[in-house]
Amino acid sequence: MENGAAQPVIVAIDGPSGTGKSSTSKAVAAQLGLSYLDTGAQYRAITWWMVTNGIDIDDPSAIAAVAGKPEIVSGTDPNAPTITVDGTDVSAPIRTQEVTSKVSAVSAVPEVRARITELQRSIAAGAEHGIVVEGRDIGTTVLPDADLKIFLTASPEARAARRSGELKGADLHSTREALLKRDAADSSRKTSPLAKADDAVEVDTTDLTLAQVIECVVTLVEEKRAGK
Ligand SMILES: Nc1ncnc2c1ncn2[C@@H]1O[C@H](COP(=O)(O)OP(=O)(O)OP(=O)(O)O)[C@@H](O)[C@H]1O
Ligand SMILES: Nc1ccn([C@@H]2O[C@H](COP(=O)(O)O)[C@@H](O)[C@H]2O)c(=O)n1
Repeated sequence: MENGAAQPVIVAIDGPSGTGKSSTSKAVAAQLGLSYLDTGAQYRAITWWMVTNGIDIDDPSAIAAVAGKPEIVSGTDPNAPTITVDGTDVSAPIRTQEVTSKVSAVSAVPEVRARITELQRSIAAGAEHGIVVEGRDIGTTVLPDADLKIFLTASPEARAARRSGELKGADLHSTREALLKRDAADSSRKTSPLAKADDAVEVDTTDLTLAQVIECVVTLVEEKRAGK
């Protein structure tokens, strides 16, 4: 590239719930001038649409039949990410307990995954300076040729404590059980389960501060860009 401008870099960050994917990905993207895509928000958005339109979440064929209907648009500025469905801002309603409890069932439907995966690939391909894409199957399925793949982990106890803090004193035990239940569903589905890519760098964040995780990932991206 002319004038020493950095090549676009594609970074895939996967891992179970509460490992710090969103916080890390946003900060890394902002620091490095990259776009940011929260793929969990897209699966939450399509789940919100199913719930709002009275689709039976326990019926995969009913979900599959309408998977192509909602128009989901993701804004990829890491400092102000957005998500709309048919023009409606759904950034708040996709975080409700109802959506969280139903998203694994909706995201397991192959027609939903095919639709959302296509959208994710087209967003990544259009990111001029590169992008950090976070989710569950980015390194394995969505962007198998990503320049750098990271798999974040943390103990269930650390993840539950982080989430309980967020939910202002929510019961630690039930938070931990809910996290593990969602991970089990996401890891055991047939199509594109939550998994570490063979060539991903695993970062255990249990005993790291968020700032340390961000620094670690920024360093890995910079090393990759420098060709190390
Ligand atoms: N290393 C860390 N140390 C302490 N707290 C952290 C760390 N990483 C993230 N957190 C906090 O944990 C919570 C969950 O983080 P985040 O939403 O980034 O996780 P996630 O992996 O994207 O979760 P999910 O997949 O459920 O969306 C947030 O409140 C975040 O600030
Ligand atoms: N690549 C992905 C990303 C997410 N999911 C599903 O969405 C749920 C919500 O994700 P959050 O990151 O917002 O917690 C998650 O539990 C998965 O069911 C997915 O399947 N693939």
